[in-house]
Amino acid sequence: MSRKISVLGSTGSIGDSTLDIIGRAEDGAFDVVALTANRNSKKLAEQAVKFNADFVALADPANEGDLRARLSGTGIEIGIGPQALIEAAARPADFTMAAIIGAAGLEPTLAAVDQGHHVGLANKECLVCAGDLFMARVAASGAKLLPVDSEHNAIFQVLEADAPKGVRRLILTASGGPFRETSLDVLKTVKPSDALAHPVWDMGAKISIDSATLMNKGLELIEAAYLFSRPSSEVDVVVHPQSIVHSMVEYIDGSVLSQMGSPDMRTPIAYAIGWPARMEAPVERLDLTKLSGLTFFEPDTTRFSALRLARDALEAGGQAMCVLNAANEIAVAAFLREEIAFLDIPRLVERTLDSHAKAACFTKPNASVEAAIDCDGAARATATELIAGL
Ligand SMILES: NC(=O)C1=CN([C@@H]2O[C@H](COP(=O)(O)OP(=O)(O)OC[C@H]3O[C@@H](n4cnc5c(N)ncnc54)[C@H](OP(=O)(O)O)[C@@H]3O)[C@@H](O)[C@H]2O)C=CC1
Ligand SMILES: CC(=O)[C@@H](O)[C@H](O)COP(=O)(O)O
Ligand SMILES: [Mn+2]
Repeated sequence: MSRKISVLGSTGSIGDSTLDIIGRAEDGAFDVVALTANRNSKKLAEQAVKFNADFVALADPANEGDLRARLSGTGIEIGIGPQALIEAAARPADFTMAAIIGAAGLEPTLAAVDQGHHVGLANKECLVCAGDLFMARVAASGAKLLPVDSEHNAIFQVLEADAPKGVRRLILTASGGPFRETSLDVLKTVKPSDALAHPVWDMGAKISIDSATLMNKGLELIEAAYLFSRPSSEVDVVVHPQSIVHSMVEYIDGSVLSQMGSPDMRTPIAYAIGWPARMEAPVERLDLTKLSGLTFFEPDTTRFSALRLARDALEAGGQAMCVLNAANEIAVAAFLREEIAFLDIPRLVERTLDSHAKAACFTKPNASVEAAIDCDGAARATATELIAGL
């Protein structure tokens, strides 16, 4: 029988890899229910036709006419605007890939969670901006959350193989990004094209910049704390430039278990889609004899202060993480437009956090989606004002 599958953010990097896996499965194995995008109507329409989707949703109405023209006569239903993405996510499906970038993914992902789907979670920002309420909704609906982020998928695989008894700490690996060995002086002048050149992974622009600042690892620290119910003190980060060991779990007896593989997101994606079975993924097989070496280093939080800011926000709790995420999204977008310098990204995040730190709600969790959206909006406004004042 076909499995019904929806892909939120189908036109992005994770969306592409997800459809690649689905496209290689045997005929009739999957039935594509819904696909969503923000503006890329051309790619969305091509995917919808190729995979014979029932429904497509485009968040930004600017390209509505183009989408309708491309899908005219196909019978594929079309929805426009943010509400249409929620409708796409809420349609009956066995599996939903949550691969929208940023806090914009929160409401659609929650809509899939509320339906009790198996949800492949790539969109880490959901957990960063509203982790308490997100995990409460997962528990209430009985949805099965399957981490797709490579590090969290690795930890999930380890914990599945060996039930979570005697865990001492989780160890997230970080590639170190394109600037792992770049001095602070040079970091002052790096351009978006330098920062987008990730040494290992081919990803969307926002997460590539996050990897360059190490904010990605900060967001992942928070993601791990929520996914695996661990305090900050039990989640560590180690720099591992080869990105072969995708993360590790240390146990009280000194054992350290890891998941390894070639750095290709189609492995964790196939794991999530196939769970609890395993699926074929067309990735390069790991040949340990051909590796030049696996190395591990302490992260440098002087050059990469974003990691420290994220840990502080996790320890502060509540809305601090939502503020961190929103300010980072604004700062990354401004850097990509070349309006601010690379080192202004963590600087702006820190100033936004400082400016919100005195609010009574700063350390209280977002009690509702509306509260999360308000908090996210307020932090975006602060970060935008701070950019104007630079
Ligand atoms: N890429 C990777 O290898 C990895 C990604 N992740 C996480 O997965 C998520 C997706 O990343 P990635 O695929 O790289 O991102 P991309 O930028 O490549 O794709 C983002 C997707 O989200 C859509 N989108 C963008 N903005 C909005 C919006 N405001 N409302 C609705 N949809 C929107 C885009 O549509 P459009 O094309 O129209 O702009 C696109 O489909 C992120 O949370 C990232 O952190 C985690 C691990 C690895
Ligand atoms: C592939 C993946 O999971 C990314 O989140 C990756 O971790 C980014 O690389 P960094 O380790 O450089 O952040
Ligand atoms: Mn990751």
